[in-house]
Amino acid sequence: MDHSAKKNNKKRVAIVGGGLVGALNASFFAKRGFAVTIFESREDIRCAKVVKGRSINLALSHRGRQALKHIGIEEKIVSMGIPMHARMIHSLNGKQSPIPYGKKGQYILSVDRANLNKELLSVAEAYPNTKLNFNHKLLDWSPETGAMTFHGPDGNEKEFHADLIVGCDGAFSATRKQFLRRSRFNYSQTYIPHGYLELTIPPRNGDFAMKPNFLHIWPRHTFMMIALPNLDKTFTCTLFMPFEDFEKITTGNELLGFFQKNFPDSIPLIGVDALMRDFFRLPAQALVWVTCSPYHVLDSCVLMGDAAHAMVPFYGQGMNAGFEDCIVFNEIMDQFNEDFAAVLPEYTRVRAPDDQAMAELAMYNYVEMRSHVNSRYFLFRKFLDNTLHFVMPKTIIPLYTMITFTRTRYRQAVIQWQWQNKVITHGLWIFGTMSIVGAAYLLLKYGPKKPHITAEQLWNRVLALKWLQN
Ligand SMILES: Cc1cc2nc3c(=O)[nH]c(=O)nc-3n(C[C@H](O)[C@H](O)[C@H](O)COP(=O)(O)OP(=O)(O)OC[C@H]3O[C@@H](n4cnc5c(N)ncnc54)[C@H](O)[C@@H]3O)c2cc1C
Ligand SMILES: Cc1cnn(-c2ccc(OCc3ccccc3)c(C(=O)O)c2)c1-c1ccc(Cl)c(F)c1
Repeated sequence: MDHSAKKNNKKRVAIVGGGLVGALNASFFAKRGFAVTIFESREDIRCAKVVKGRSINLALSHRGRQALKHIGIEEKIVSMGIPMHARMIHSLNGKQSPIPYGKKGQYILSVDRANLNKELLSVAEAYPNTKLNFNHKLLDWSPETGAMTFHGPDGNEKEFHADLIVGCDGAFSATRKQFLRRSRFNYSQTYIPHGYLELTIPPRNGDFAMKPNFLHIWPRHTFMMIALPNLDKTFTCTLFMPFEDFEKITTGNELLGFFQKNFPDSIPLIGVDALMRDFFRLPAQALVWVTCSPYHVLDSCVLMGDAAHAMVPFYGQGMNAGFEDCIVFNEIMDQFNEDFAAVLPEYTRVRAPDDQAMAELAMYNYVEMRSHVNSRYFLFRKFLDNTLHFVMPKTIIPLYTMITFTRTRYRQAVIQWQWQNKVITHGLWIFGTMSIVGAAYLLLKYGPKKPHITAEQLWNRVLALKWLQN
């Protein structure tokens, strides 16, 4: 039930950052009747031509969809996305191997980042109790008074007071700066050696150049490339590679040689000219892992989304986790009757371990894929996952399934996965041991018959051999 703030005299909530999580969060708070104000440093992307520097499309999965459902736009966003029912693993020899994600309804969606952000801003703006301010960059804020200082569109500083500040200003959050000045605030930031760069596969003869309803993956150990489909029948490829390897490729010939060696089938799809143009157009972007705790300061500020937990994108969960942050916070608001002094610490207590578990899992996946995942290993692992799940559907649930297609708490999913790995390992040991014992028994019982020989006859043969040797 939506309420206007004036009627029930609700508190003022300031949301710093009008990106994916901030824009969604604005609707969550507005739906509760708060007086919501968004402060976004960039211009209104609904008027901008191109949004620079961010991945062009993203994988939306169950957790994110549940958050969109809460504000009534799940179906609209799903209709704007392209379902990916399986992975398509591209081997070096050009063979493409599909591996389904699971049951019929289990698919992830490729959605356009900018369109999603625009939709979320418009939904938030439609509430009578929300106000959107663009070209407002947060400079600082005070935990004691809730006073915020912005760099405004006219170049002057602007003040704003809020009862609750929600920092959704991304991995390099300005809201978080104030947290760093406080005792017992834990923070870490890690840039990984890999960077990423986006390329485009144009349509061919007016249609998708590859099968569209797949997450296309080229796993090459150190180098990985993925391709997600777009509504305009293009694919956005994201190449992940160590910066030192990006830096080695300085000429068109070196670039072509690299792709011929590692991603030969993608060259005719991308096109040589487009590959040369796009690869050298922009520098590779950095990937950072940010983790912090607590997520709150007193009863006046809370961090959500990448501002709280920026994760490496090797599980496709960053946005989904940030969207789920909004659901969890909203549930706790119900539990504690919107008492910020109780809600904020409870949010940190409940949510931080889950977000940290997911960020660590994404990092683990990065390390695993970088170190030994090629197409053969990828296919083997997924075949094993799907087979064990088919044989023991209630006992063995693939980790990717728990993370992507359920709302199992991230930390619980990791614990369950670790337990499953133990069960599988022990099961393999037992199976192996029983196989050896069984084989020995069968060999003895049914193997080639040896003449029966007594111990005395055996000893006499040993003595005879000794005598012959001397
Ligand atoms: C290459 C790549 C691929 C990815 N793929 C996926 C995927 O497939 N699926 C998935 O779930 N996630 C994916 N992610 C992660 C996803 O992009 C992020 O988790 C998500 O964008 C986080 O949203 P956010 O709103 O928290 O932060 P952001 O999207 O960074 O938005 C922060 C907003 O705050 C604004 N801002 C910053 N500073 C200030 C300030 N001082 N004052 C006011 N406003 C400010 C910014 O302009 C921005 O609009 C990927 C990330 C990368 C890098
Ligand atoms: C954008 C997005 C959405 N989901 N995933 C994703 C991630 C991991 C996966 O498996 C882990 C694994 C595979 C093989 C062996 C161990 C673990 C799977 C899968 O199972 O299909 C899918 C990605 C993604 C993002 C970046 C890279 Cl580089 C990438 F390859 C995929």
